[in-house]
Amino acid sequence: MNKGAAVNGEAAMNGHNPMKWNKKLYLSMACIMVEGLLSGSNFMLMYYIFKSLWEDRMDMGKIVTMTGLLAGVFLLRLLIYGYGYVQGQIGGAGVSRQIRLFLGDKLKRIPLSRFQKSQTGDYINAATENVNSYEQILTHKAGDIMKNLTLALMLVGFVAAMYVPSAVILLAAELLFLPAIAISFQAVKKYGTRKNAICAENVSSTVEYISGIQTFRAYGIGGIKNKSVTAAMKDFSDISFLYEVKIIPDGVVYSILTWMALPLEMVTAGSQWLNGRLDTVSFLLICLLPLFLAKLMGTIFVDVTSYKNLMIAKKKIERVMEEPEDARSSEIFSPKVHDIAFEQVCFSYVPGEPVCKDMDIRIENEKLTAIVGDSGSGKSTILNLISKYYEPDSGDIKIGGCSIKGIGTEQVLSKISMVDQDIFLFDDTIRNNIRYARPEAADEEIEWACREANCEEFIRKMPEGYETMAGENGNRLSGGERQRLSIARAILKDAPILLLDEATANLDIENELAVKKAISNLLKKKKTVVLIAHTLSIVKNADKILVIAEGRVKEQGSHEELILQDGKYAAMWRAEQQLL
Ligand SMILES: Nc1ncnc2c1ncn2[C@@H]1O[C@H](COP(=O)(O)OP(=O)(O)OP(=O)(O)O)[C@@H](O)[C@H]1O
Repeated sequence: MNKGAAVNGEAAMNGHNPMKWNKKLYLSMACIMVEGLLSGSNFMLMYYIFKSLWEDRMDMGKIVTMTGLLAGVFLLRLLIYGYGYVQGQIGGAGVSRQIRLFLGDKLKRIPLSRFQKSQTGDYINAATENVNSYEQILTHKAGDIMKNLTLALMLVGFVAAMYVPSAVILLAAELLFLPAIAISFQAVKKYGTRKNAICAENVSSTVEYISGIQTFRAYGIGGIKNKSVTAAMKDFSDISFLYEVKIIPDGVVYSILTWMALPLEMVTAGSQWLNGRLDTVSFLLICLLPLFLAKLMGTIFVDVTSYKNLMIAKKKIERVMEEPEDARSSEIFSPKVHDIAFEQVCFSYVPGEPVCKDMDIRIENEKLTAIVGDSGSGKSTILNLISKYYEPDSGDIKIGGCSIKGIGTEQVLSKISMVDQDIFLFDDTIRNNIRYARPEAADEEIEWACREANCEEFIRKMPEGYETMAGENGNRLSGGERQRLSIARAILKDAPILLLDEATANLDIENELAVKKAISNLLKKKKTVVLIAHTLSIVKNADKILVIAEGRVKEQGSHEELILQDGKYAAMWRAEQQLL
């Protein structure tokens, strides 16, 4: 697929990185670290108290001072922690909000061709689960890790002030953290990345299952499809289990090794104490600290491992942010005429399976051009290319003589009204569903468009008329009613180009007539109309008919000219007449 018209998403960030930390987060981090240092100072106070007690130097004055100091430090820690916590939560929520807004805006610029099943799971995951995980890094993990690391180093310094070799043993136990975490990172990289990918697939399958549940059940394949969703969920629980199994042994071995600092300290510092070179209180504290430190390092190990895992979420978000985007030309697109030309257009959805092969098409300004051809010959693809839902692999498409390659999709779509088989209705009132076509339209204009589209009668029969809710994706409406609402939208939008995928084949006779009447009202306006016709009777009066076959225009001309040519169109016409 030609990515020429796409721009790199990173460039589109315009130097603004929504993942960037804000001041509140930095402030929270600073508070958490200060709180960590204050919690370390408790050990020094403890040392002083024990020493005074041991040497029988404790009096009432000292007791009051020490109690006051401990209470003061406790209160100060509480205040700093509380303030830092609140700042972190607000700062983290601010960054998540920025990311979510950015992703929301980004999704509308990603070319339609990127919304394949697997990709959709990634997008949903990025905007939900991954943003939550990233927020967790910001509000909890980063601060906790920094605080605990600072405390661990501070304790080593404290022990060094009592007896240096003991501090070296503690530091060695801490440094064992490096190989342990390197091993854990390997596992996270391998299994965490797989876990994330499987989670995205899981989301895709579940969304597909829920969206298609009516169809699956109608065709009796609800159970089969449900099995594939259950299988996807089992894959996810398997990989989650594997992830834990691969990381836990590493953490356990590391914990055991850090605990080994205790007997080493007892032997090393113990010999000094027995020789009288180390006082009793220092010896006791040196024996106590490895226990505390082992617990602390265990917590750091778990936190850093999960930090690394959460960083996978960050990468996933970045990947979505860097997705190629539709060209967003600032150039205003307002051609004077609206003829459409395909020049040597080649296109394929799947590499190696071309749908358009050097296609040349001329669609006259303000004329009705009909496209006919066998099912799967590429008729809808031509409309998709005109509306820039897809980009040609090569060749050019021009509207009013101007190539649409460098023009933003929204700019091109502003000149197009589309009525197709796949009508999307929002769970909103009927009136608002029509209003999406032109948000500033007055109520009277909406009602006029509905009359023109032959919708008035069925809307008035609804319990609340125009204010009736359409239901999720318009599921309260029949196929013919939905199609007429789509025609009302096109009439209201009043764009100079009208792309119409005529789909009356599946409607009952009453609805078919109503839709055909609505279409003929729509065609009265002077517009460049491209009409895909599934029945030839509707195209008889077209200014030009294009017969598509094998990725090319096989025949073209008016109905009479094509009948005279006695080719594919004439054969299709005869076949249709025999059915009547
Ligand atoms: N999103 C897609 N991904 C891959 N292949 C696709 C996609 N959309 C269409 N195709 C394939 O491209 C070919 C042309 O499809 P297209 O929908 O344009 O045909 P059509 O003439 O409009 O068919 P119909 O009359 O049945 O609606 C078909 O072989 C179809 O399977």
